[in-house]
Amino acid sequence: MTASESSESVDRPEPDRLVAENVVTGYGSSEILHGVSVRSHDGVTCIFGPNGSGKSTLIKALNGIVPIWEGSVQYGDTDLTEYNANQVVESGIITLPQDGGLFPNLTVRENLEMGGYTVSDKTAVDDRIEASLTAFPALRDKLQSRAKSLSGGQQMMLSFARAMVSDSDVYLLDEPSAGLAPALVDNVIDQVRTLVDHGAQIMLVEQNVRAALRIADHVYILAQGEKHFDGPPSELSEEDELIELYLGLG
Ligand SMILES: Nc1ncnc2c1ncn2[C@@H]1O[C@H](COP(=O)(O)OP(=O)(O)OP(=O)(O)O)[C@@H](O)[C@H]1O
Repeated sequence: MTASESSESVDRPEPDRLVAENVVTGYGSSEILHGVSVRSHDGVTCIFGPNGSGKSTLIKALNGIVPIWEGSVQYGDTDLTEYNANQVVESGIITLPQDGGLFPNLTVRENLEMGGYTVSDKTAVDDRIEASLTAFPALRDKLQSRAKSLSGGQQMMLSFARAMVSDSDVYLLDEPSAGLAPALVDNVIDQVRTLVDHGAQIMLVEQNVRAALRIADHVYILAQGEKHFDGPPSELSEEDELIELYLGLG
């Protein structure tokens, strides 16, 4: 066997995908998603759409916060359809809370350690903390500082670094840049990119469509609880009507 044949035969396995098929869900008697199918792609999968179109509800269906009425959610070989939020986390799907979800009175290091709480191997957690500090080096000098003493931008960085400690393959982000100053929006986008560079698949709900499109590998557009676009950003740029109607970029 030649060297090139052998390198072809040891291709890395396909990463597991988070796959939602025909998901119907809502709140009480009000149906919000009417059969939505999405999946995590390599890199960043953006979910766009107008206010109230069901983007957050979709994230909540994927992470087990709202029950799925019909349809299914699968992660690799694991059927998550009936899973609650804890079980989804344990199966390796991490949601970054919009407010960062930090423990303000714990130190930066302790917050990072919390990222590995589902991992019993302490050495593995230490290795991951080290890797997250390499990815977000500004945190290294702050390890003993309390999270609440960090600037807004540093706190956001810490929540991304902590997510990285969990070493998950799929991260769900619901408007991570909401309420941030424009300069920090770019930071968030850079930090999403950092997670991707470490092999993660990201599903990102983002109102800052222009900023998110810079890192999008796949785009879904939701409107009134239904999927109106499913494709790469290059195809989206040809959809003038969708862009004007739903994304305000016209
Ligand atoms: N906890 C809830 N109880 C009842 N209805 C809800 C609840 N959360 C959201 N809704 C309704 O579900 C619909 C979709 O809301 P959702 O937050 O999923 O949309 P969105 O696309 O994320 O909107 P936005 O961009 O404004 O965050 C809206 O009509 C909203 O009022």
